[in-house]
Amino acid sequence: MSAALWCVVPAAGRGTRVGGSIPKQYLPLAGRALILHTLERLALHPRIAGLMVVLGEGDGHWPGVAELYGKPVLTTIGGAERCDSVLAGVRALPANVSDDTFVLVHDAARPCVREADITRLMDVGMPAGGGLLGAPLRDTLKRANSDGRSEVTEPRDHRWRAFTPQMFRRGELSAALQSAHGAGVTVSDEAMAMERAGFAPCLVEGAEDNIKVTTATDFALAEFLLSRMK
Ligand SMILES: Nc1ccn([C@@H]2O[C@H](COP(=O)(O)OP(=O)(O)OP(=O)(O)O)[C@@H](O)[C@H]2O)c(=O)n1
Ligand SMILES: C[C@](O)(CO)[C@H](O)COP(=O)(O)O
Repeated sequence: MSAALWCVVPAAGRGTRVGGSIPKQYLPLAGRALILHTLERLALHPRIAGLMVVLGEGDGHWPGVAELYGKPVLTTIGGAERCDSVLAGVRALPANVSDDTFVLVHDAARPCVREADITRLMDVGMPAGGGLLGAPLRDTLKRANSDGRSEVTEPRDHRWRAFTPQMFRRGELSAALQSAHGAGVTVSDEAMAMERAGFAPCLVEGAEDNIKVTTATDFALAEFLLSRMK
């Protein structure tokens, strides 16, 4: 079995699209905070060494977890954008995580990720130099005009939805994120930074139930999905 990987978990968002009184990652899901479901799924993976959770400045909701299932859980402070938080997390990883070592990045807001998908990302993505979980678009794609009416049907072929985890070598990811930051480019995921740096991340198809809890209605769906995964 290959060496275990650290996972950076961006959890410094405000969850504005949920509209809750506290950041969505701390809102209850099936009886406990959303983030704890995500951290548990990651810590239970046999090839994940530890978690680096990236918190919001002054985040008083973090329950102070220091270890999960024998895996260390470290924390650092994130930034204004998700990419700033990811860069902070990658930089804060333990010194023994070399620049050539692959690291994972997985949203705290994605509690339904499957162990088998993480394993497949590792097995397929490492030989390819890095990659991400995703799924090909399966619906017709429309571009809306300012009136909310369908203006154009966009091409769907070769279009994928990007999920997390995304997995890259620590040094290459850090440099790509720093380069984008320096150029004033806000990348929406790690793969965008890597593409910008000239890499071609491997797309690894994963289950579409690896949803990102984004709006209030997503909580019920996530709860249903988790109940089916027990
Ligand atoms: N500055 C930020 C913004 C987001 N995130 C994290 O990135 C993940 C995906 O981001 P998203 O779903 O957009 O979360 P929020 O930014 O909190 O949501 P919103 O845009 O509705 O405020 C989440 O786990 C979120 O906590 C982060 O660590 N730092
Ligand atoms: C990284 C991501 O999960 C890929 O789909 C997504 O972009 C993060 O959510 P955000 O709303 O873009 O911050």
